[in-house]
Amino acid sequence: MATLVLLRHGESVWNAEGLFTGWVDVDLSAAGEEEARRGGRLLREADLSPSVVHTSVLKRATRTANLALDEADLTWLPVRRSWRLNERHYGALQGKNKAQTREEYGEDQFMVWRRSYDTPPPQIADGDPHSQVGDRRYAQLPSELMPRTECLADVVDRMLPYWYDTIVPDLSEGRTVLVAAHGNSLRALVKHLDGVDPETIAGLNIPTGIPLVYDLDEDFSPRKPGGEYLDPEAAKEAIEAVKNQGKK
Ligand SMILES: O=C(O)[C@@H](CO)OP(=O)(O)O
Repeated sequence: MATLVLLRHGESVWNAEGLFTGWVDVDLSAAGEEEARRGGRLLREADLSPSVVHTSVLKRATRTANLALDEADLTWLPVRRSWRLNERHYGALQGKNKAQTREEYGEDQFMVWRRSYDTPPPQIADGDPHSQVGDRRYAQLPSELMPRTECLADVVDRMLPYWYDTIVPDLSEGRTVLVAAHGNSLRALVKHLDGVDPETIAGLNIPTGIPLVYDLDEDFSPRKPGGEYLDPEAAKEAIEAVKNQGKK
């Protein structure tokens, strides 16, 4: 039996401003830094002591992991990072205001782009100021793997090789593993773990900064579907807030 702890980064500056973010490397807001520290305190209070940490290559996740680990006195832990844990690439919506997009295109189109399983937003142009083409951190990524937009199904496809090849081996021997990532890359992982169907996953939202704990059986399947948030009351409220983004 192993324990998997999923931690969505704390509130980012663009979360606070209501902008689609995706692969844009936006920092945490002051409130997000505090959420990350609180996430670390919750881990400590629950006596959860990970052996290894995985993060995306975006600073809102790497900084959340650092702040949480500092609070839990675990800064010595080994950390691995991968673009495969990055947020969903939001295509041409990156940098756009959610409320304005909803107003301009209507609720249905807005929700298709935001939460449908297999319809990606329009692609971002390579010369767009919010494109990541040419960013040094993706220099090793073969150009055919570099996304210009992604739907959640695309995120599942690029995240799963990392799950199987890197996270699962770390979970063996009953270890505890912390994954600090993003709303949609964690939705992709939860979809896989809980076997959620494409329609149901549209209604699943993950709050910032609250650890979600899965006890896994010998097949790395959850013993309790959906796992458990370390602060279920706060999670409930924060999930509603994520769901309602874009509604002024
Ligand atoms: O903008 C984004 O990258 C994501 C997460 O903040 O937004 P949403 O929850 O709308 O998918």
